[in-house]
Amino acid sequence: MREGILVINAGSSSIKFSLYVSNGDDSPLLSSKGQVEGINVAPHFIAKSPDGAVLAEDRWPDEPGLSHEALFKHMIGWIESHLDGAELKVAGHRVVHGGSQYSHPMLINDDLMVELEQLVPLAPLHQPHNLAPIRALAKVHPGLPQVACFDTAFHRSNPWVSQTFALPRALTGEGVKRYGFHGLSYEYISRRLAKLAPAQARGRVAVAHLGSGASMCAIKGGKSVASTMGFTALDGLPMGTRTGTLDAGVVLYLLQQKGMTAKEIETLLYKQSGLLGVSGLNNDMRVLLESSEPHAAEAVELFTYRIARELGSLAAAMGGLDALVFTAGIGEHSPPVRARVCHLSEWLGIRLDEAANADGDAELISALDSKVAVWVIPTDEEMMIAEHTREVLWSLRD
Ligand SMILES: Nc1ncnc2c1ncn2[C@@H]1O[C@H](COP(=O)(O)OP(=O)(O)O)[C@@H](O)[C@H]1O
Ligand SMILES: CC(=O)OP(=O)(O)O
Ligand SMILES: [Mg+2]
Repeated sequence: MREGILVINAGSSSIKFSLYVSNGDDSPLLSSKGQVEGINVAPHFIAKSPDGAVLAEDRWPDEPGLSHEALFKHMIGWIESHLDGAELKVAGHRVVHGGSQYSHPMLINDDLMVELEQLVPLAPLHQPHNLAPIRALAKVHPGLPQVACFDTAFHRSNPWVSQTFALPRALTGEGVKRYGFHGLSYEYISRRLAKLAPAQARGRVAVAHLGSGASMCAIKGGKSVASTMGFTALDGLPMGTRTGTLDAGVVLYLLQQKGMTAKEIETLLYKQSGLLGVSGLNNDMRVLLESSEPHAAEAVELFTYRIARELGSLAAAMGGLDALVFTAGIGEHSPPVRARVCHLSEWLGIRLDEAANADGDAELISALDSKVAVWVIPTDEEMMIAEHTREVLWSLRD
C-alpha cells in the first residue's frame, strides 16, 4: 500500500499543506499541495498538482469569521478524498521552536505538546499557529501519528560560544541563549549543495534564507556553527516587518521613556518594523524594488547592507568562505538584491556573473574567477519535513 505523508506548515494567516506519497523505500513524491489563506479576512482554499495546475478552489468572501479549525477541517476533507490511492499514515509539522532539548524531529504526544506550548512566548508569531493544527488534526484523526520538525533543531550543533549571550550564567542555564531558526531550510540546502558541489558542501558555506522572515547560517562541514537569529526569530537581519538586531537599550527606552507596554513593543518589533517600517510603504520586496520613493530605496539598502555585514561575521565564525547560497522568496527571485550583496562582499573574493544572476534559471551565479562559489538554490522545507516524518514513522516500526 502506498503511504501518504501529510506535511503542514502553518502560519498566522495561512495553513499550507503538501501531500507526499511514498512506496515505502523510495523518496516521497509530491502528490498535491495547497493552502488556506486570508484567514480572518477573506478565507480562500486552493489545492494544486505538483506542476501547478489548480485542482480545487473555494472562497468564503462573506465569512471572515470562519475559524482556523473549520478551515483546517475543510482542507483535511479535501486531502482525504484526493489521496491518489494511498493511505494517510502520518503527518509532519513545521514547529518553529523546539527549545534546548530537541535536536531531532519528535513523535508528538500530550507531554511534548505541553512543553512546546511553554515555548509560545519565544515565538509569538509562529508557535501558536504551528501547534493549533496538531490539535485540530488529532481531533479529526485521533490515531494518526504526528511528528514535530523543529526550525531550531539544525542549530543545536552550534558551539557554546555561538549560542551564548554575555548574560549571567543563571539566565543562560534557564535557556536564555541563541537558538537559530529556518533550520529545516538550511538542512535541505546543505543536502542539495552536497549533491551539486560535494567538496564545497564539506567546506565553509553561508546560506542566506531571505523570505518574509530572513536569516543567515554558517554551515561548516555540513553542520550549522552560527546563525543570525537568536533567542527568538526577531534577531539578525531586518525582515518584512521585524526589526532584526536591535540594541536592547532601545527596548528599555520604549518602556521607560515612552511608556509603551510590553504588548505594544512586541507589535512594534514584530509587525511594524523591518522593510515596512523603514520604507513606510510595504513589506514586500517586489513593491519596494519597483517604487521610486526614496524611503523604499533606503529600506532595500539597509536590508542588503545588513546581509553583507552578517556575511562577514559568518565568514569569521568559519575562518573563511567557500560558498554562498541565496534561497527563499527574495533570495531565489531577486537579482538586484543578490547583486548588491555580492558587490558589497567583493572583499571576500566574491565575483558575480551578472548575466547568470539575471537569468532566472541559473544555479551557479559566480564568475569563473570568483574565490567563493555563489549559488541560487530553491529551498523546500516541506520536503525536508516529509523525509524526517517518514524516518520517525519507520523508527516506530523497528
Ligand atoms: N520576484 C521577486 N523579487 C523580489 N522579492 C520577491 C520576489 N518574489 C517573492 N519575493 C519576496 O519573497 C517574500 C516571501 O518569501 P517566502 O520565502 O515565500 O516567505 P515566507 O515563506 O516566509 O512567507 C515576499 O516578501 C516577497 O517580497
Ligand atoms: C522562523 C521564521 O522567521 O519563519 P518565517 O520565515 O516562516 O516567518
Ligand atoms: Mg518561510
